[in-house]
Amino acid sequence: MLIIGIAGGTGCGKTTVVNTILNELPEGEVGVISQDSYYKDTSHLSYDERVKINFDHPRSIDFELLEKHLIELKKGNAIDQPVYSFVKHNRTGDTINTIPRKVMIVEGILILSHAEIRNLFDIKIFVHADSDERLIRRLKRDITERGRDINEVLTRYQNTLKPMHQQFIEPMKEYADIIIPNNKYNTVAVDIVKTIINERL
Ligand SMILES: Nc1ncnc2c1ncn2[C@@H]1O[C@H](COP(=O)(O)OP(=O)(O)O)[C@@H](O)[C@H]1O
Ligand SMILES: Nc1ccn([C@@H]2O[C@H](COP(=O)(O)O)[C@@H](O)[C@H]2O)c(=O)n1
Repeated sequence: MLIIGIAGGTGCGKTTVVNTILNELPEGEVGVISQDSYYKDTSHLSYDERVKINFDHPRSIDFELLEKHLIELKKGNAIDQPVYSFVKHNRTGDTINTIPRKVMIVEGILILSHAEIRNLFDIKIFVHADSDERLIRRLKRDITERGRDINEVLTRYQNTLKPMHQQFIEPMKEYADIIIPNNKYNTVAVDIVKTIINERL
């Protein structure tokens, strides 16, 4: 199994890059694990308490479960990936049965910040987009897809997202094998990643 980690700040285009790769490769050969599925279970908190969580700090992620799942997949076993709701700020209680594939892509803002998980990746990719570009994309996406308003996005950006990005995400470029500049759609870089995956397949 080839495991590819794709990191980068919110709105840099990780999900879009992954979907582009998936759309053009043989169905069923590549699997995806999203770090978002591994936000800690916060069912013991009220909605008002959950809203205040710093979702850009590594402690908000259940890295132990993510590591356990990646090790199981490497062993050839299926895992139950939790489903996360950005509207409820919590896991939904559902899971997606995820079977091991020849190539597994793990994507998320903080996946390179955790040494044990980083060491499981055969290829580490960092997707870069400038912070103003990422904020514009995040505003549009979170308002249309994640049930937020302009005030929520901007307040979270100023209070937690920006400082956490500078502390925990941007420095992870150091560990990347490939950095994809993604201020514009970067079809050349995505084609290169697809070629690497195709060779493995
Ligand atoms: N290169 C790009 N140029 C313009 N918009 C983009 C680009 N990549 C992604 N987007 C858009 O930006 C938003 C965030 O992209 P997404 O892939 O969800 O980012 P991430 O997974 O890194 O948070 C989406 O609405 C997506 O359509
Ligand atoms: N309940 C939550 C959980 C996370 N976030 C934000 O999601 C971002 C990471 O996801 P991307 O798809 O943008 O990479 C992260 O910046 C968190 O602030 C949230 O808003 N609500």
